[in-house]
Amino acid sequence: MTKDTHLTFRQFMLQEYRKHDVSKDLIFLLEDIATACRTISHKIRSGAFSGTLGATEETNVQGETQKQLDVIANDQFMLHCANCSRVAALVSEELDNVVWLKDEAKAGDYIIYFDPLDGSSNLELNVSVGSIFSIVELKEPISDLTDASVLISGSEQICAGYSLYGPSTSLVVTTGHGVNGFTHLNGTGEFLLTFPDMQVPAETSEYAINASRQRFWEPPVARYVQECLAGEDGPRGRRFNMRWVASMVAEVHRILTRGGVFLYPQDSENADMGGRLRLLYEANPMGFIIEQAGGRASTGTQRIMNVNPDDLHQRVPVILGSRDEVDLIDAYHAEARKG
Ligand SMILES: O=P(O)(O)OC[C@H]1O[C@](O)(COP(=O)(O)O)[C@@H](O)[C@@H]1O
Ligand SMILES: [Mg+2]
Ligand SMILES: [Mg+2]
Repeated sequence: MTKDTHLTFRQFMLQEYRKHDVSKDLIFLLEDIATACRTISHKIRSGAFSGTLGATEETNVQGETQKQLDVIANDQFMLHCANCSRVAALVSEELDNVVWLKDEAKAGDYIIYFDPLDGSSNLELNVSVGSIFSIVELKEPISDLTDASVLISGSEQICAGYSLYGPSTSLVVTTGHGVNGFTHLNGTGEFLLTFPDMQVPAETSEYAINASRQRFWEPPVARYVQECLAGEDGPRGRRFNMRWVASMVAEVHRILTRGGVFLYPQDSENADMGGRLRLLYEANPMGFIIEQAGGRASTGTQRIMNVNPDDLHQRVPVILGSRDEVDLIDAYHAEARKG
């Protein structure tokens, strides 16, 4: 296929509208999110000139120092998501509370959850970062517009996606009918369909974990990694490769491209917080994408998308990627529980 025959994001989404009855409002919203991502990509690429790669003097609700680009990316999501009249509320990693855009939320309205800039510790290093988003459609109206009313399980997502700001800018989206990847074409500014129907292979010989936390790992995770490290002579009977980018978006993109498993498990140090990654705007959308591509996403004890949220910025353990590896790690957790 030549460059000229790639479908544009809009052409592809209109096909989805015809094939799967994807709502036109959702398509318009996704086009606005694509605009936010295009703008964020540009602001990151010009960050060294504008002096915006570094930190602000602020911390976010998680107690993490905000980078200037965390704030800039958050502003872009807020600005562009507010265009769609069906969006009732916005939930961001960078904001303490829900931002309500309406006085009342009707059935059919959307709640958008986003991590405007993921992996922002990599910014000064010129290593890939990304944005993650998740969209839930309300089944019932909400009369009481509080933070608690957007604590909805990931199984209610109608759409999730991410943009990866790497050597090129990608936009990867699911509306529950498989996963499709688009690449930003410099010049026209279009996102073009370059990776249709992305699939996570069931088998892999590559894993990703922050190994500096080894001394905190729980037995099932320690066992899994030890068996991978043992190579041909160990119980797995083959060599495993390891990667750690420290940008979840880049790890998930690698897994969608060539398979693999990503672990940010609960360990003895993060157990009090429930894990490291955030449920509503990191784990749920990535879980939905990975499942739609044929992979699995688990906490080690349950499907991520079945976790009932009890806090806006709740953290969960995350194990996702190639089906057979996630199943094996789940089995090790089940064995450890039996004792
Ligand atoms: O510092 P660590 O342990 O390598 O953690 C890396 C993880 O933290 C994150 O960067 C968290 O995301 P934010 O940059 O949005 O806070 C993930 O993308 C990544 O998986
Ligand atoms: Mg993040
Ligand atoms: Mg972030």
